[in-house]
Amino acid sequence: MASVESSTEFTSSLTVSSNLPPPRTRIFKIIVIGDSGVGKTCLTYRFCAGKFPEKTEATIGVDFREKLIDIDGETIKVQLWDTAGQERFRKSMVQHYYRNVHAVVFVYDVTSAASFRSLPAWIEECKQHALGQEVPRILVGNKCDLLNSVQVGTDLAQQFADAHSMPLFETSAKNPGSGDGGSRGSSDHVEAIFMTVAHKLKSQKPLILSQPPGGVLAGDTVTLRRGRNDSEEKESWACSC
Ligand SMILES: Nc1nc2c(ncn2[C@@H]2O[C@H](COP(=O)(O)OP(=O)(O)OP(=O)(O)O)[C@@H](O)[C@H]2O)c(=O)[nH]1
Repeated sequence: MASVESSTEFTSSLTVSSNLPPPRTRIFKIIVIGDSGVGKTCLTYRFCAGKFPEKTEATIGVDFREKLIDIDGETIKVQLWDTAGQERFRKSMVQHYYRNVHAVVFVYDVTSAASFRSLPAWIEECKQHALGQEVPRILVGNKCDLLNSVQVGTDLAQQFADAHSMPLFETSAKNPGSGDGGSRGSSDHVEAIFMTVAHKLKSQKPLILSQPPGGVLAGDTVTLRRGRNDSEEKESWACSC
């Protein structure tokens, strides 16, 4: 079980489901990594809350969002760990978020060649934490709505994705469906990207097999704050990472 430092603040966005999860919901942990400013927070927020956040600040440590989704008739819980891109905000949390990971989403900004050039370092960090090619991984180029500022073309990104055996998606957290999406027409929708990952996960062993109806597990209790743009209401939660 992870011991979470008291100073660490996890953020739980809305679980987008009006129904309570069934008592034995399988939970899958997906980490989202990439340089600071590529849009990791916006992408995870878009998926979990269904909208683009009005304002974001640099993530400190890790934010935590989750969503219940239905895959082939089974409700599973997807936990998105939105990690800090800035080194100084990552150090204390790195060990925690690389534990029990089911899938990795690498993000770069299509308008930033530097963020693309950083990808090998992020892949290497995963390797150092024993996350190799056996863990489903995808590559996401974000900010496709900024058509006139693109620095990383689809062909180059596709070559990189192929070389690392990852599917490539190009999207915009701000305006999904916008952009020219390179050779594929309009850009991918954020929802569809994460659902693709979820489908890959379905056949895997979950992080946690059971969850009491109330949603609280015997484990380390941490304090979660609702998403930046939601209420600041505090709530207790169990972290079983
Ligand atoms: N135009 C455009 N701007 C975006 C998009 N996604 C994110 N942004 C902007 O990019 C900036 C950084 O977004 P974040 O989601 O905070 O980036 P991050 O990767 O989480 O950054 P760290 O928390 O520092 O690691 C913000 O000003 C967002 O509004 C997008 O798809 N299009």
